[in-house]
Amino acid sequence: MKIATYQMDIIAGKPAENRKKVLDWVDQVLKEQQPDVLVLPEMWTTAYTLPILEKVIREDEAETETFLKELARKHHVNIIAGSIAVEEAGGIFNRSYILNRKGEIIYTYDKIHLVPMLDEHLYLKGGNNAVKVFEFDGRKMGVIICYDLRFPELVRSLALQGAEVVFVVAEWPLARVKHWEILQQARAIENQVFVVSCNRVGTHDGVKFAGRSMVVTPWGETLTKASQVEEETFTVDLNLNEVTRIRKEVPVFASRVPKLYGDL
Ligand SMILES: NC(=O)CCC(=O)C(=O)O
Repeated sequence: MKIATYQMDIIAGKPAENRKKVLDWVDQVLKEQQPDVLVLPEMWTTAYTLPILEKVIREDEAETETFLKELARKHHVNIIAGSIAVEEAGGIFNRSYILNRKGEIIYTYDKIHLVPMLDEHLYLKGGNNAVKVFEFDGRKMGVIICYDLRFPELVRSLALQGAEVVFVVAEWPLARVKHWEILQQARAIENQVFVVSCNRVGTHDGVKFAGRSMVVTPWGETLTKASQVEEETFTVDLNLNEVTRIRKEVPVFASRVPKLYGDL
């Protein structure tokens, strides 16, 4: 499965300009290769413009959903559409959209864990639905958003549901880049899944973002690690059969004793 990731800088509060950036990126990528999956970062239409988010997304309405559907259908490609701020009764959710090659939204995930360090609870609502796997071309995968990476239960749940790849879409700050890299390796090794991340670069409101989008194998090896400061694209071809091979070699799932894990 060929996966193309766009580690982009995001223009704050300008959804139309960010859609144009993504369009140009897709044109460029597709000139050179035919990926099966495209991946974008967290809040890629608006960035973390939390205090004015409501106004920005109201003005933009449903433009991004239509844009993504057309993109997937036109290029016959699956999309992990990072995440987008969406207003619904009750507040604004940080929502990841997953589209198949026909341009159908096959899954959405609302970021469950709000980030105290960014005061997210003042502006956003945490998701209320359990994480679920979805399928691209018959293979099971999952998606989580940024701070969710710190909660091992989430990726374990996806792995137990059969996920072979877990995508992490993010706006992870440079101040905690070590955590970002190590946690991706940990989630990959402990769950024997591929972890594919897409972080942003650039600065917003004085916060510098880490970049360092990665692909980690179920053995914990880093296949690709993007730069810290530059916009970057990488394409990797994953051999998903590695998951089964590694789970046979180190049969962690067969060794689990959940009845002794308390409330987990
Ligand atoms: N956007 C985020 O979720 C940032 C998470 C973060 O800063 C951290 O976990 O550290």
